[in-house]
Amino acid sequence: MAELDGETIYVDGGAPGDVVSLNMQGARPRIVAVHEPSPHRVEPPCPQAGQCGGCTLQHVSDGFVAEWKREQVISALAHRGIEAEVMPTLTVPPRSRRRATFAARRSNAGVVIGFHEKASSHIVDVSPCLLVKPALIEGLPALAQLLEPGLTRRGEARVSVTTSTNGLDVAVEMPGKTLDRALLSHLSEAGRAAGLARLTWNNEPVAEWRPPVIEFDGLACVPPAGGFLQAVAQAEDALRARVIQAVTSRKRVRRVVDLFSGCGAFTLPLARLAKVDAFDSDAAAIAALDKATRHLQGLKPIRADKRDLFRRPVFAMDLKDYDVAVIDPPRAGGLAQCEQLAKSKVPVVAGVSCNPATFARDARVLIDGGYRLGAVTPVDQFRWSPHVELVAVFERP
Ligand SMILES: C[S@@+](CC[C@H](N)C(=O)[O-])C[C@H]1O[C@@H](n2cnc3c(N)ncnc32)[C@H](O)[C@@H]1O
Repeated sequence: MAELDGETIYVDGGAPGDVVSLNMQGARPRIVAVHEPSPHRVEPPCPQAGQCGGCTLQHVSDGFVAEWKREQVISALAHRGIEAEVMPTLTVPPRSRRRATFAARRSNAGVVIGFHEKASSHIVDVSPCLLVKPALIEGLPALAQLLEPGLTRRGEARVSVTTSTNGLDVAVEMPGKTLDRALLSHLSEAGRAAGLARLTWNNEPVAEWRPPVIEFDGLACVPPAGGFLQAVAQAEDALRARVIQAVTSRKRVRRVVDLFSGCGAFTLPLARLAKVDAFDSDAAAIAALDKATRHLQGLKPIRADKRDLFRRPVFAMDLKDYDVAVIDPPRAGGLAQCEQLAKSKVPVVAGVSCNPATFARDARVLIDGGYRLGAVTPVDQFRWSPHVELVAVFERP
């Protein structure tokens, strides 16, 4: 953010209080010299920070980013006329991201795999990387070899890699390259040699050598290849702890509804405490949750249903038997579902969000429907990026 002739403008790599020279040619202003640095400026901890597009906020202190993210939440709420207690931001540690999507391309020098350079399609090598778990980076050389016969010089592959308890779970999307017999045979051999847990190519299974298990608070689940998973286990733990607390702080909770459940990061642990009905539009996530449920012991009954909650929210009259609702929609928010919750009598709604703007919009609907918003906790799951997640609990007085 910078001030130009009394106007505030946003500049990549700037920090409040910087005195800079800008190049105003091109689509976006660019800093060409920092004359007086902002007090929030720090030396970027990663040597690739100026080049790699994986992080955009390494040039400012962790404390500044945490407070800036908290202010994003406060201002999104204020925009909807909501005043709430917003707690300090919980920031995940470096090297904690368990899932990352890399770009891969064939070049004259072999396969390059990494993150895109800032504002460019050029791919930069990401080792060392302070963002993701070391196992992800350590696996890249073997992945580069494995990918080579499937890559073309023109196209670029998106390679989503997740660390599971049984090794890396890899989903490759390479437009224009189908999984023919020769490629399948190469990938099967190379994937086994690399010790992968699972490999898919353009959503087609290559092989599952070992189930790529993820534990949700100790409860095992095999998420669908490339399906939604909270990017950092510590962030998921923080979000889930608040959701669980919303249940345990009540005297008696018999039934919980988990709206936008994914494959059960909240559903499974909640089922230690109450019967849970889970809804999500992703058939593969619902199938994975269903399968996990059948293998786990000692949980209360779980019902998992595929349902598009934008078009067909769970109606207020069908919410009458629930003591707690959990809602964790995608970035677009869960407006249609919140309109039904606002008309319902569900005593407690635990809301998780990856977008403060749509959270605030939906919170307004719940508050107008009679809910009181408690403290909101921002969670910095995407360290060194502008994204912010949050969790909060609404109660009927
Ligand atoms: C932020 S994720 C949360 C998943 C889960 N609570 C977790 O923490 O792993 C949002 C979920 O919403 C689901 N989703 C997206 N659009 C949907 C829709 N229209 N109806 C129902 N679910 C939807 C996605 O499949 C995804 O699982």
